[in-house]
Amino acid sequence: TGWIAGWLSFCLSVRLLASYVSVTFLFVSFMPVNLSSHKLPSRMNGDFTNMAVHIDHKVEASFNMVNEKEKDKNLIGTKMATKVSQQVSSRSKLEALFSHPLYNLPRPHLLEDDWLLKLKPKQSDSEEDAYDRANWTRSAETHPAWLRYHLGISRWELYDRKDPSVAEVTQQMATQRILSAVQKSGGTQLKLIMSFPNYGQALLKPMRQERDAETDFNLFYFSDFERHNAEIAAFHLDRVLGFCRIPPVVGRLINVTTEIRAITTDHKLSRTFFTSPVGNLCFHGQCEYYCSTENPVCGRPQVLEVSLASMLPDLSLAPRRSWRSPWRRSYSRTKLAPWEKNPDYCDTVKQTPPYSQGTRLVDLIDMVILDFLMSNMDRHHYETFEKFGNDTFLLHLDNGRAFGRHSVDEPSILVPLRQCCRIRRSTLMRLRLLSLPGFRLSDVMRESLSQDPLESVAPLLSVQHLAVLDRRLKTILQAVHTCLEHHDDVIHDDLQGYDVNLYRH
Ligand SMILES: Nc1ncnc2c1ncn2[C@@H]1O[C@H](COP(=O)(O)OP(=O)(O)OP(=O)(O)O)[C@@H](O)[C@H]1O
Ligand SMILES: [Mn+2]
Repeated sequence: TGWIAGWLSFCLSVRLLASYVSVTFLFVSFMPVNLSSHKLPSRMNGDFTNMAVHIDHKVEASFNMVNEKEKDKNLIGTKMATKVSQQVSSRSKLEALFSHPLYNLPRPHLLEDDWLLKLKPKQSDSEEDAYDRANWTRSAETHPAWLRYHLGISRWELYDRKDPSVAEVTQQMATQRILSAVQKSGGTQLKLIMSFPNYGQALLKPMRQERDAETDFNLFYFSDFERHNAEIAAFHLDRVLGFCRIPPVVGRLINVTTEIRAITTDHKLSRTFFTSPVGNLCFHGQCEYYCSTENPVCGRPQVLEVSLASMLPDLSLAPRRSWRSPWRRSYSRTKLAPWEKNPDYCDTVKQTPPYSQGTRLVDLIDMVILDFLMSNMDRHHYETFEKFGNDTFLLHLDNGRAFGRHSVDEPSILVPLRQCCRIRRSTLMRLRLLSLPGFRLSDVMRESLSQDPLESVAPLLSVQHLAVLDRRLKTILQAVHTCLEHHDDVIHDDLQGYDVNLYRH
């Protein structure tokens, strides 16, 4: 495999060289123009650098009081809890959450093979002549933010919440000039790949329906439109849960004329533009579902809300493996899936590689928890980076069908947790933390989403969608509780060897 590694490093070097040269050129030739009218708050994602590893005493007090309250629901308990939550609410709940020890667990020691991309080729004497002696480093001055984010991808997480380059990637996607827009093939619904002057790229999903439109109850989950706000909210939720397995996503208002139609080189896309009867500029692209004149994507009259997801490293550099979920739905109007017919389905899964070893099963349960909270029924596959084999985190890509309904919860999404009765200790403890008034999931989500530029247009999640998060979290904790009553191997103890008292709440 030596030559493969060499070849990959070579490819990366060539691409680096190309982007470095072009970046320098572009910065000199024309200053990047900021077309977005939305100012991003300076406090963007991930700049919570204070790694407080002590438990805040005020917050600890609130834990005790809440526990009291849970035991005997008397009036005094309620009053005390209210008082404490008033005290706590004066500071940022999100900040408090991210400074909690459970969100600052010691990172596993990473060896060279635990990084997705390697920068510098091992140079033999003969190879050395083929290169300019450019000195590539991880430093901020020489690499664009997207490249630093790619270089930070490891075996266990897609990004480090505290890595400033992740915040920078988000900021840049929201503001940088768009150089090109082409359709992305693969998948079923319309998506565009947008390119930026520093060679960064983003996957665009457009707003297709009113933000608060609930999914039609007569539609099957596989027929639902994708939602741009779901992609954005999913990124925030995944991060708030402490997973860091969704590529950074940000919202943006774009101009359909100047930022898509005028610059696209994609003729298949160009041909689908038209002006609607009320004078809005619309297009539909070409794809399997909803790419027709009857289902147009329209600006108002040119302005369109979109989500932009940072692109993962190119498949030629970092190939991925796609895994069919064992709890995949049947994607049929009539057939049942195997897990729907057999209550002991998980016993088989537990004995089947890769679920029989390592962390794969609890990783899948983490994903199920994320999906139940946002009611995503469309997780038919998940992906991993091939390089890391079976011992790695799961990418939570494609969240466009989440946050479709708030009036009901979808119990079938939680079936893997109920059937398997397994969960990571750190996940369970973070969920419990998020159920406390001082860190309430709906509150930290509201606060996290407020960092997105589209919040200034309208809340990315309506009050109802935020409120159901707390209800669904309760349901998850109850399911785990039921498991604990009937099984003794529920907890996958990933906190072994740590001082658990530090993490208790
Ligand atoms: N941020 C990303 N960077 C690189 N590739 C991505 C990213 N997000 C998604 N992809 C790839 O693009 C493919 C299609 O994306 P996505 O699943 O979001 O579209 P879709 O139209 O909803 O697909 P489907 O209909 O199959 O669910 C994914 O399978 C994934 O491999
Ligand atoms: Mn999809």
